[in-house]
Amino acid sequence: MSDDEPDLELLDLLRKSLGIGPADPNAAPETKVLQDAEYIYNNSIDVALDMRGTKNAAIAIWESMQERSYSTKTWSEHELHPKSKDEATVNFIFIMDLLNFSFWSEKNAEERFTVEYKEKRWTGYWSLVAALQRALDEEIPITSPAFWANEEECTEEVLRSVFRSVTSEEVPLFAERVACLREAGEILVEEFDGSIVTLIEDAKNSAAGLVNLLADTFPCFRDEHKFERRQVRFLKRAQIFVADLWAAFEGESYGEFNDIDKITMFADYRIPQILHSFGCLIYCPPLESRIRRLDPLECGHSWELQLRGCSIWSVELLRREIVRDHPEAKINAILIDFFLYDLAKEKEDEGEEEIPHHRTRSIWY
Ligand SMILES: Nc1nc2c(c(CN[C@H]3C=C[C@H](O)[C@@H]3O)cn2[C@@H]2O[C@H](COP(=O)(O)O)[C@@H](O)[C@H]2O)c(=O)[nH]1
Repeated sequence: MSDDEPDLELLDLLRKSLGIGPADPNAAPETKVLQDAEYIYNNSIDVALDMRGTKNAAIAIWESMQERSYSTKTWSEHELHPKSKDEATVNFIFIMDLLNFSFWSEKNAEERFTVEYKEKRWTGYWSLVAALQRALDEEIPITSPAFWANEEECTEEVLRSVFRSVTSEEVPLFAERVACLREAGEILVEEFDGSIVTLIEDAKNSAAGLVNLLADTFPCFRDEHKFERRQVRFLKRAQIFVADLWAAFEGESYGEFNDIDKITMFADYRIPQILHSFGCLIYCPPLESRIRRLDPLECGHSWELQLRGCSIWSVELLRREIVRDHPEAKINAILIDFFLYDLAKEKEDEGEEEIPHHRTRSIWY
C-alpha cells in the first residue's frame, strides 16, 4: 500500500471504537446495543456476572424451554395477545410497545392500578394489553396513529377512560403516555402516511434497521444514556417492538427479518430480577440493600445503567452457553428473554421472588 493511501482497516477500527456509523452506506445496519452492553459490563464495579451461575442457569433454562416447547408460537398463546396475522395486529403491537413501560406500583395489590377486562383483573404489562383490547371492544380506534394525533377526537378524557382502573391508582406516568401517543401520531401521519406498515417496510426486513429507524425518528423510542462519559444505547422498546412483530407473525409477513438475531434482551426491570435469582447477576451490598428496601433508583444513575447493561450481556452469555452445548438449538436472545419474563411473572404469582425488582420510574422500560 502506498503511503498516501488510507489504511481502510485502521479507519474502520477507529470508526467502530468511536461508535461512528459504518463508512459503507450499504453495510448491514447495526444497533450497537450489544457492543454498549459489553462496554458497560467491562466497566461495572457495582454489578457483576457470575460465570458458574450462568453455566448452571443456561442448563436449567434450556431444559425448561424444551419442556415447554418455548417458541415464537408461545407469544400468540397468551390470551390477551392479538391472534390475527394482519395489519390490525401490527398496529396493536406498535401502540403496545410505544407504551410498554413502568407499570410497577408502590401501592399494595388491592390499591395498585388494575384493569378489569372480560371478568378478570390485570396488573403490570398485562394491564396495558387489557386496556387496549377493552378500548377496541368499546369501538375506540386506539390503534390508529391518526387518532392519537387528533386532539379533538382523542381527548385526554377519552384516554383516561381507556386507562381507567378498578382501583384508586391511575396508570403510572399517564401524562408521559399521552405525550408518547401525540409525538408518535404526528410523526407517523407526517412521515409515514399514518401507516405503521409503511414504517416497517422502510426497514426492508432488517430488524436492526427498524430499531435504528425507530430510535432515529421517534425521540420517545431513543433509549440512550451517558455511562462513564460514553453514550450507550439500550433501545428497549424499539427492540421489543421488533421482537413482538417477529413472534406474533412467527417470522413471516410483517414479522420477517433477515437479521433477527441482532436483537438483544430487553433491558427492563423484570429480567435483572430473575437473573439475580438464577445467580447470574451479583449486586454490591449497598445496591442490593437499596433494591431490597424498594428505594427508587433514578433514571440514568450509574447503578441503573450497570443493571441494564449487565443484564443484556448476561443473556448474551446464557445464549452462548446454550448454543455451545446445543449447536442445533433454534434459540436467540428474544426467546430467552420472553421465557425469563414469563418465568419471573410465575415466580411473582407464586410469591417466590428471591429479590424485588429495582424501582426506576421512566418511559424507557
Ligand atoms: N425484557 C422483557 N420485558 C418485558 C416483557 C414483557 C411482556 N412480553 C410478553 C411478550 C412475550 C413474552 O412472553 C411476554 O408474555 C413486558 N416487559 C417489561 O416488563 C415490565 C413489566 O413488568 P410487570 O410490571 O411485572 O408486568 C415493563 O418494563 C415491561 O416493558 C418481556 O417479554 N421481556
